[in-house]
Amino acid sequence: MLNQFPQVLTIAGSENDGAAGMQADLATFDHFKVYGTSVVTVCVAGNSYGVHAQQIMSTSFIDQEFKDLADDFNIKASKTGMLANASVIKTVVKNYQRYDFGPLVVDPVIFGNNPNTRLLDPNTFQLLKARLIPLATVLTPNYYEAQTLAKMKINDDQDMLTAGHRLQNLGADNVIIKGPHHDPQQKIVKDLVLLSNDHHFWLAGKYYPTKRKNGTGDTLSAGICAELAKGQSVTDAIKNAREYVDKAIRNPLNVGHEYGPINHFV
Ligand SMILES: Nc1ncnc2c1ncn2[C@@H]1O[C@H](COP(=O)(O)OP(=O)(O)OP(=O)(O)O)[C@@H](O)[C@H]1O
Ligand SMILES: Cc1ncc(CO)c(N)n1
Repeated sequence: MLNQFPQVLTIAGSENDGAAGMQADLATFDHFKVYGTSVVTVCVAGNSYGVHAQQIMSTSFIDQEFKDLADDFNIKASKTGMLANASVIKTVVKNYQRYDFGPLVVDPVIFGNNPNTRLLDPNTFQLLKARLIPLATVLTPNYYEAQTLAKMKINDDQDMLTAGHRLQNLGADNVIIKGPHHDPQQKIVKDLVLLSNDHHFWLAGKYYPTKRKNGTGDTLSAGICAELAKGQSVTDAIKNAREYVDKAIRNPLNVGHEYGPINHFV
């Protein structure tokens, strides 16, 4: 029947090298066999060496993208990625509240995988915290974003739990804090999941010492979004998405010279 196939939405930045952002989200949606639609917030020009320019969409264009999808599709779950600045955040919040686009996975993109790449105007953390995070069914900060948003250093497991609770206190129902992976000697990467029912668990995966991991966070949050759209529980959605990221890092794709992509074809 028309409009019954699971449809999802990524509200994100286009990254023209194909590794991260909206391009990674859409490749992930294909893998999980959901139909991917998109609201482009910003176009980024770059490659595996770094980001070199960006062009932010106008708020009226973003409004039109939302309206056109609402007029025609049956969106079951959504995710946000790079939002770039305050007016984009405000516009996205306004539109998400206007339409019924299902549960929201918020990937609070502040830094790229190359830690020198800033993807959000530093003056907008407050807005992200006050307006977008309270809408999150699942919030997926990486280790650095969690520290910035929770306003604390994370040195051990207990700190990570404290930070996770602070992020839930900002209004996110469920939180996954992605563990650090900057030590070439480490054997595992340990993510923390805090659920809305006050339970928590750790997801420990093998650590792969590779530079080819651009787009891991986008892929994880897109995978969670896809699985939620198909009716999976938050716990299963997170576990299935994490398993896909593991496979996609483990089977490298020989594309790009520096911070290359993961392999969405696995
Ligand atoms: N080198 C690695 N080896 C194994 N797992 C990794 C590695 N790097 C990241 N991960 C896993 O990938 C997922 C995404 O985490 P990550 O911290 O890379 O997100 P991110 O910084 O938001 O990514 P990006 O900005 O590139 O999209 C997490 O589950 C994390 O544990
Ligand atoms: C456009 C865009 N969104 C998100 C990320 C985070 O991986 C990125 N590098 N680029």
